[in-house]
Amino acid sequence: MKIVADENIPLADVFFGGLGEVVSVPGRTLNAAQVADADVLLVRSVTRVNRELLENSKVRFVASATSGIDHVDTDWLKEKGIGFAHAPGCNADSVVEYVLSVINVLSEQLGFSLKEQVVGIIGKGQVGGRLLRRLEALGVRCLVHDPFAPAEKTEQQAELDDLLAKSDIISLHTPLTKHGDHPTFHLLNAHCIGLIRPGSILINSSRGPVVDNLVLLDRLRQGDMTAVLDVWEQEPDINPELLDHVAIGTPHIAGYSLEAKIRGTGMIYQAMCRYFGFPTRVRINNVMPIPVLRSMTFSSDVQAEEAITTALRAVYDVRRDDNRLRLALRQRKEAVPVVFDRLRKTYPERREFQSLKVRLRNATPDVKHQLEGQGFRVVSE
Ligand SMILES: NC(=O)c1ccc[n+]([C@@H]2O[C@H](COP(=O)([O-])OP(=O)(O)OC[C@H]3O[C@@H](n4cnc5c(N)ncnc54)[C@H](O)[C@@H]3O)[C@@H](O)[C@H]2O)c1
Ligand SMILES: O=C(O)[C@H](O)[C@H](O)COP(=O)(O)O
Repeated sequence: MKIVADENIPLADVFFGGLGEVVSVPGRTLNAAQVADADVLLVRSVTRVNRELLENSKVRFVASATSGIDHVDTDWLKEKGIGFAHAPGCNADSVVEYVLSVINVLSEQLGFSLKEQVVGIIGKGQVGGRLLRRLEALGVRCLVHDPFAPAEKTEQQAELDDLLAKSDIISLHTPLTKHGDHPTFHLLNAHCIGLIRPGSILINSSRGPVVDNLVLLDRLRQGDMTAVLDVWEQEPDINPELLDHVAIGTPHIAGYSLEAKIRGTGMIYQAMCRYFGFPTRVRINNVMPIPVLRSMTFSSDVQAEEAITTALRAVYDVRRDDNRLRLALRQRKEAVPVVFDRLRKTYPERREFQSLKVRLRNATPDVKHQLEGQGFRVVSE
């Protein structure tokens, strides 16, 4: 069996090597000739999977090691009887931790207390739902807008216009869709961006085109709101002027924790084994590397907020990713798309909060409870 795989799928050989010959290719430029004699195609979000790519191939199964599937023409695959799988939720904790790091950094830079903010979550799926739970564990008031997955608590439920007008922090977690009852392409258009209150923060880690980037840039030029973008229109050729106007800008890496990427590979491996009726021999937990930072100890007088900030920043600080992007673009040695893709390809190892064991010496049960609510593994000593 010939398996053509995006070179940015980590551990592809470890998972798929026992199932066939694995051929690694750059996903962004993958073309029909490269998949013509493949049986299986494994992609990430940068490969457009459609008739043009596959109509003359013998590919029987396609999998994307991603949550989003807007790059895949699933209707065409279905029509042709080609199997398809993706990895829902593989990187949800990674994106949640990206957003929590953003909020943590901005609360210090802009001088606000998170507990006094209203956070509006648009899209309550794997990412939005988990973000909601972590924020609730911190005692933060949240509003939720999702026409397909209403909030469990009526007081959280909000129409889009209301959420935009009432939230101090707005975080987008919808897929990119162009059809159906509630398409999200330019969901945040001129009308919606106009509803965002002066002083509010908009975070987009969903897909670039969910926000009309030119309208956003116009609003940011007025200097009365803050935006954070991990995803951009026209990736990888992002607009440098927009980067200059956002408080934090990163190259579509919110979901790039090592756990998320390996989970993504493992999930599509399991799906392929199910599809072809193969036994699964490789286990995700058995191939997950041990983190460099394994534990951290706090003494008895630590307060929950201080412990969470210290642990959170030790595991992930979004400013490092923002710096890498700005520095690389400032050097002007490479074109914008080259920088964007290079930073993604050479992304340094980043771990999730659950990789850190927090040791608490005589701390109160509240500190333990709050750290656990943010996903850290806590041991009381
Ligand atoms: N930046 C990154 O690295 C990264 C990582 C993971 C996912 N993503 C993006 O984030 C998206 C969400 O991820 P997920 O894992 O939570 O997906 P998901 O499918 O679990 O959740 C998406 C949610 O959005 C809701 N939704 C759909 N249309 C909506 C609309 N018009 N208004 C409000 N809500 C709407 C759905 O009902 C669903 O609950 C993915 O589709 C992907 O595009 C980005
Ligand atoms: O939808 C997702 O899961 C992520 O946005 C996506 O996977 C980002 O990484 P990429 O596939 O482009 O490497």
